[in-house]
Formats: sequence, structure tokens, C-alpha cells
Amino acid sequence: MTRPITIRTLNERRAAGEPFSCLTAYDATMATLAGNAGIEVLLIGDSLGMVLQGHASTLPVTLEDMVYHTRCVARAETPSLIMADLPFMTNITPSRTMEAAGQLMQAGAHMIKLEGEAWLAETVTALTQRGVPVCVHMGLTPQSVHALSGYRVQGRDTQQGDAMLKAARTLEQAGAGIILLECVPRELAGRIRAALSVPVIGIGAGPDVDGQILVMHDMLGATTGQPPRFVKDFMTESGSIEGAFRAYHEAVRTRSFPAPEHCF
Ligand SMILES: Nc1nc(=O)c2c([nH]1)NC[C@@H]1CN(c3ccc(C(=O)N[C@@H](CCC(=O)O)C(=O)O)cc3)CN21
Ligand SMILES: CC(C)C(=O)C(=O)O
Ligand SMILES: [Mg+2]
Repeated sequence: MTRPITIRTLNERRAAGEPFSCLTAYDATMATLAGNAGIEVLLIGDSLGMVLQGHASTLPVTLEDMVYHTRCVARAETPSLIMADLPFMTNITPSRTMEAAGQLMQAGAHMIKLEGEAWLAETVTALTQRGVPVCVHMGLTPQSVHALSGYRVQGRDTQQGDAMLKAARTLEQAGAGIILLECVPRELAGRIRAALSVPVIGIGAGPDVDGQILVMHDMLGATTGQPPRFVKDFMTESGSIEGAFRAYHEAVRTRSFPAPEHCF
């Protein structure tokens, strides 16, 4: 196994201007194949509620579900950094969040991800003080799908965009090690990336960020229904799962993905 990917590795990639690839994974086999293909970060995403469990949103996913899949992925022989999502409503107080994050770390995660804005600052600080690296997921936060009236691009107007940038700065200050931006205009993502010194991962956020992430099923062409605009099927051109993982990793590394048609 090659050297493990750490947060330091991702910071070095950012400093060198070398984009890194991230992908969701929910089981040991796929995690091993993705790691073999060079994918730097594997996320046990609460998207598993939709792609594995068949729910219409991520809201029904429990902490137990996340712990189970994190254990599965963590058994993989892979150098990838393992990140796990905190599911809906496990962030109601800083202490509840820390207990939930503790379970995911003990299941094998190296970092946890939670959805929110500047109001998370206290929680982020408490987690990082206790040795739990944190990624904050901003922009389109799927756990708020009902509050947002659907899966819609966020930060389209200047006021919203400026507020998101300010919140990202606050969260970096609070100790966030990574910021993830979902479905934001390309120009805003680039502005946020430039305002921060930690790595920024994008999904539907354009090419001007440090890392890209997709849901595994989507990039394997296994989306049921209409895929989001930011999705590219790497399976059709590659013909095998490991080939698709390698093609995705290479496309991110060379900045040929995302292309303009994948951006807002
Ligand atoms: N298969 C799958 N892929 C994902 O990327 C994903 C999940 N599931 N489940 C959890 C969330 C939900 N996500 C979504 C779902 C839909 C859109 C979507 O349809 N977006 C519109 C934006 C329209 C607009 O405001 O302009 C699009 O056209 O892409 C985006 C993100 C991302 N996550
Ligand atoms: C789409 C990514 C960023 C995610 O949060 C998930 O898969 O749950
Ligand atoms: Mg998620």
C-alpha cells in the first residue's frame, strides 16, 4: 500500500495547485478499488439513504447506518483518507455532535463532515480541540432540502454569496480543516477558495477549487432518474468499474472535469 493520504497531503496538494479527487464509498470492495485508482478521499456519504436504501432524501439515515457503512469502508485496504457524514439531526447541540462524531471516528473515519453555516463554529472548535478533524459542507446542504424547497443552486445573488464567503471564513477560523461547497456558481466557489487557506472540495461548484467529489453511483452511470447537472458518467467511456475510477481521478487531476457543462 502506498503512503496514506492525510490532511497534510491535501494541504500540500492545495499549495501545489494539484487538484485531488474524492468519491463516496459505502462498502469495502468499492473502497479498495477506488483507493487503487488513486482517489484521495473516500466519503461515507449520507447519500447512502438515497442510493442504497431507496429513500427520497437523506433525512431518514441514522447514526447506526453511518457507523455500519463506515466500518465496512474502514476495513478496505486503501491509502485514501476516510471521511464520514454526520446524519440529519445529530448536530443539535455541540455535545450531541461530539458523541456522534466520536462513534464515526471509532468506526474508522479519519475526519467527519457536517452540514451547516457559521452557527456551527462552536461545534467545529469543540470537535477539533478533541482531535476530530472537521469538513463543513456548505451551499446546497441536502439535509435542509425541505427548508430550501428542493435541490437548488445556492449563493446565486451577491448578498447570499457574500454571506457564504463570510461564513466559510468564520468556520475556517473555528478550526474547519476542509470546506465542501455543493451546487454554487463557479465564480463564487473560486472566490471562497481564494479567501481561505484550507482545501475546498466542490460538487457542482466548478473547477476553481482544490478537490472534486461525486456520488459513486452517479459517476458509474447508475443514477436512477435525471442526474444532476454536475454529474459525469465515467463508466461508458471506461467499460469497467476500476477503469471509471481511474478515468475520474485522471480527469480531476488534469482539470478536464468538471467541464463548463457541469458548472453553474
Ligand atoms: N445520486 C445522488 N447524487 C447526489 O449528488 C446526491 C444524492 N444522490 N443524494 C444526496 C444529495 C442530493 N443532491 C442533489 C440532488 C439533485 C440536485 C439537482 O438536481 N440540482 C439541479 C439544480 C437546479 C438549479 O437550481 O439550477 C441540477 O440541475 O443539477 C443537486 C444535488 C446531491 N446528493
Ligand atoms: C454528495 C456528497 C458531498 C455528500 O454529502 C454525500 O454523498 O452524502
Ligand atoms: Mg452528505
